Amino acid sequence: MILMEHIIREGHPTLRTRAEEVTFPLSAEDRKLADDMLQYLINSQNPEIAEKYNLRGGIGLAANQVNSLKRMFALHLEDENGELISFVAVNPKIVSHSVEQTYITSGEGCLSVDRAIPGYVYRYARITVKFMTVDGEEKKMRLSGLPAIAFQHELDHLNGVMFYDRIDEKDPFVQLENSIPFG
Ligand SMILES: Cc1nc(NNC(=O)[C@H](CC2CCCC2)CN(O)CO)c(F)c(N2CCN3CCOC[C@@H]3C2)n1
Ligand code: NI
Repeated sequence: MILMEHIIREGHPTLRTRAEEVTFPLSAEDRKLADDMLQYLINSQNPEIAEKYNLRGGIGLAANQVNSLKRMFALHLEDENGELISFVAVNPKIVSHSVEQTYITSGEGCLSVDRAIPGYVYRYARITVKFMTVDGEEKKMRLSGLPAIAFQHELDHLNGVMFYDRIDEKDPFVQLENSIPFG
């Protein structure tokens, strides 16, 4: 199982390296990595397991964070309608997006960042995404709200981008026009 000790922290070069496309069919190793990443999120959201293994809560986890340069990440969260969104996205892409942006009013954090960094992280409010499932099926879906934010946070990791790269240094809480707050 993935533990906090397996999650690399800022300063590790893999967090700043672009991950490579995954080839299909997935190797047994890649399939296990995908399953383990999703399981980490499920475990981290279970109070007993999270406490027992000292896991930081997560709704997303990218392969870079467990020192793997494969273009895949896991998401496990509820959307605004209480629907469970739980999947591993392989070779994910944003195919279109809204002009409008959004941001989490309390800012973002990251399992690979052991410090709080204040500021608004602006992201597209609505996105249409495409990705492959671990079974090799192509999925296309529209996301908004926290799922959209999380998808973009994870896709950034696959491109070596950290959330704080998107915080305005001069004015971390700058209010961009055409943006709607989340939370
Ligand atoms: C917003 C939030 N971020 C949590 N952590 N950070 C993460 O997931 C990082 C990724 C998120 C940061 C902003 C968008 C994506 C991890 N990142 O580094 C991966 O790249 C949470 F844990 C969390 N929730 C709310 C829902 N709750 C349900 C019950 O269980 C606890 C859970 C806690 N919401
Ligand atoms: Ni992160």
